[in-house]
Amino acid sequence: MSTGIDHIRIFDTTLRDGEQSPGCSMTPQQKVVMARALAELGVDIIETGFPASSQSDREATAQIARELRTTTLAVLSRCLPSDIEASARALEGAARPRLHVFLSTSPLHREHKLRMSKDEVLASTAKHVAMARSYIDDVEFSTEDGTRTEEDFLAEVIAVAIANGATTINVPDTLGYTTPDEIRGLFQRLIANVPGAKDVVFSAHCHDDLGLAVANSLAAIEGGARQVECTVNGIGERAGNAAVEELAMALKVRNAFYSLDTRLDTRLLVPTSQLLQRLIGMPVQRNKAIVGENAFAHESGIHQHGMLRNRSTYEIMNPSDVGWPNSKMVLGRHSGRAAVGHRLRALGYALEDEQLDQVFEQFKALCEQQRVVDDDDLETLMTGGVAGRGYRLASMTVSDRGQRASAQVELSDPEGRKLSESALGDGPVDALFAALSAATDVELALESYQVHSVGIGTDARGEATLSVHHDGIGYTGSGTSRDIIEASALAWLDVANRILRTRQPAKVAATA
Ligand SMILES: CC(=O)SCCNC(=O)CCNC(=O)[C@H](O)C(C)(C)COP(=O)(O)OP(=O)(O)OC[C@H]1O[C@@H](n2cnc3c(N)ncnc32)[C@H](O)[C@@H]1OP(=O)(O)O
Ligand SMILES: CC(C)C(=O)C(=O)O
Ligand SMILES: [Mg+2]
Repeated sequence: MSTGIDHIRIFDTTLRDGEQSPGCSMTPQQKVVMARALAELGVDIIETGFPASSQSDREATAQIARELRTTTLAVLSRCLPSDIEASARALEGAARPRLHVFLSTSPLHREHKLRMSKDEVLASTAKHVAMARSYIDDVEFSTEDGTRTEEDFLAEVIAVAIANGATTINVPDTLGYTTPDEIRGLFQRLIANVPGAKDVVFSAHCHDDLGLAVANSLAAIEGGARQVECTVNGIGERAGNAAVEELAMALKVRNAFYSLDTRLDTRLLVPTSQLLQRLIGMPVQRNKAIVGENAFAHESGIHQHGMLRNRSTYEIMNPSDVGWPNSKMVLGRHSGRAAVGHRLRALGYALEDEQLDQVFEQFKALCEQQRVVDDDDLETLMTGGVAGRGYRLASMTVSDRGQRASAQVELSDPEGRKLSESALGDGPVDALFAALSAATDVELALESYQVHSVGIGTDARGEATLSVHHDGIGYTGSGTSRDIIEASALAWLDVANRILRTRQPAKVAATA
């Protein structure tokens, strides 16, 4: 251990390394909103940007500095006097400022990027760390590409940085190249052998090129790092940085092993992740650890059965500890009787085994037609309605050549009768939905409409998902086709059929 620090410091670089990744840049206003959320989450240090690089970063840093008075604010500078001066100016109003200075140390970077000798790197480190320290007492020095640097030279550079006033030493795995065993050993040896190492905080900054950023950060902690640099949702250069939500929960869930925790209010992890997703318009994948939509969702019958007996059979965390309201039991093709029966009981239907077997068979048949079976579908099964039957698309023609787009649809209604309608609209999808509405007599006020591709190559298909509110109830429907306009029509009809099914009169009373 490098110091007597009793917790792992979270250095959040969402607003610097995170926003460096393509498509993730933020305006100063967006950075201020995000910085407030990070402070509330409880991160120790927020890196707000790279002031020498842009007016936006200078403005964001100054605004955040005016507002956040208890969180340390760091900004990045190259080993250039003009960068350090720009950073010091941007932090002028900050209550707890930190200057973060970096220089590459690896042979590749020295030779090809910086065109500097080892001696020049050592001299530049000494000069610029001392200069930073003349402005501000809290100085972090990073050895860019540290994990691909000759270890004896890395130790020499770090010793020079410490001797010239650095208070935090960050050893980045800039290319996401190292492995847990390697980085653990590296930190152990540096902290044990570099003069002055025990008086500073060692920090790890791991990238995810091999998907090891979090594992490597944890290994660095085992090796003595007491600060880890990470980002919300793991955004950052290329494959990203270590994800703060994953690191924080690994330390919390496996606290008996690490004996060190962060000071984060982990209940804010999901809201903070969702805020960033909205701000930069980049959703996380559903299966993303901690913050993905499926992180606490279960569809498999065997897992659902276990969960119903004891949640810990298939969950190692409590969803509310990270900010989800609860675990989700999704009923679909992989679900079994235990989960279907449980959901039906919650809806007021207590079934004998034989009755459940019967409904379960219908449920499985319905799952062949739709991915997810919701409460309305179960109600329909229980009331004798034919779930899954409804309006079906027979054919459609959409044209976008004139001033307004036009669409013609042919459907079969729930009784199998053919009908056809056409309509105009502001675009092909608008015209299509208007024609479907005319044919079914259902008006849908769309809340969201998303199309994405599923599968690859010649098998790729478009999946459309629609969400609407109708008579105070929320409905979601989806459709898949090789043609995204057709997928949109199928999604629209999926929602319309769900609404129409809820209008069917109940034929069977609840047996509960
Ligand atoms: C690992 C990291 O994440 S490092 C941070 C990376 N972040 C960014 O690059 C985002 C912000 N960057 C920018 O806006 C621009 O790159 C600027 C404004 C900083 C510099 O722009 P330019 O002056 O046009 O330089 P350019 O980006 O083309 O090249 C980088 C220069 O910095 C030098 N450099 C790189 N790292 C360092 C360093 N730590 N210390 C000193 N010089 C450095 C390079 O050698 C190169 O110098 P040269 O122009 O004399 O050849
Ligand atoms: C600037 C440094 C800390 C960095 O982002 C890296 O090396 O990845
Ligand atoms: Mg980085």
